[in-house]
Amino acid sequence: MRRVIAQGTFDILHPGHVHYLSDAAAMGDELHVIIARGENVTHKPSPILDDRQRRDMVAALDVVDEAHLGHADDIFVPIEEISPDVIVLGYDQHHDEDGIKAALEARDIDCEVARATPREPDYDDELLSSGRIIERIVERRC
Ligand SMILES: Cc1cc2nc3c(=O)[nH]c(=O)nc-3n(C[C@H](O)[C@H](O)[C@H](O)COP(=O)(O)O)c2cc1C
Ligand SMILES: Nc1ncnc2c1ncn2[C@@H]1O[C@H](COP(=O)(O)OP(=O)(O)OP(=O)(O)O)[C@@H](O)[C@H]1O
Repeated sequence: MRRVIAQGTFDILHPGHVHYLSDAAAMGDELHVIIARGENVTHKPSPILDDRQRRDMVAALDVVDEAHLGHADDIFVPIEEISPDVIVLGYDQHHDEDGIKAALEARDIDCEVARATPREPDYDDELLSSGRIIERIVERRC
């Protein structure tokens, strides 16, 4: 049984998220997804949706076995609990693969780190970004 971890904010789901999670699921047998706590999302505007709502929507996807709320202070706590064989980073996530590998080794966690592939829009107006969907809502409804 090869356990895989994917993670992210997942504020307002779109086909790019489904692609990332399907890619991650294909790298093993059981996909666990860690949902970033809103308070820890500091590299872009805070998510619109509550932590629990984002977790529940990700959990409802067929490719996902379990969705977990992330830890507030230490990202390695859920990883130790899940004990994955591979952590799959998103194609555009800023995390440094070597830095994560070193931190895993320092904690005696034996786990690979891989990267998912990107998905391009299938048609001109397909929105593959939660931020772009929110901008569209503001443009059209405000
Ligand atoms: C291996 C790994 C584990 C993570 N675990 C947590 C966590 O437990 N709690 C949390 O708030 N964020 C955690 N994060 C951070 C977020 O999931 C995410 O990487 C960050 O907010 C960027 O999200 P985005 O790709 O949706 O912009 C983790 C990140 C990585 C790479
Ligand atoms: N088009 C896409 N193709 C592949 N992966 C994607 C795509 N869009 C998002 N992802 C992945 O989904 C995960 C969660 O993404 P995130 O929640 O940051 O969504 P986002 O739509 O990119 O957000 P924002 O628009 O606010 O930057 C990340 O690992 C990201 O790489």
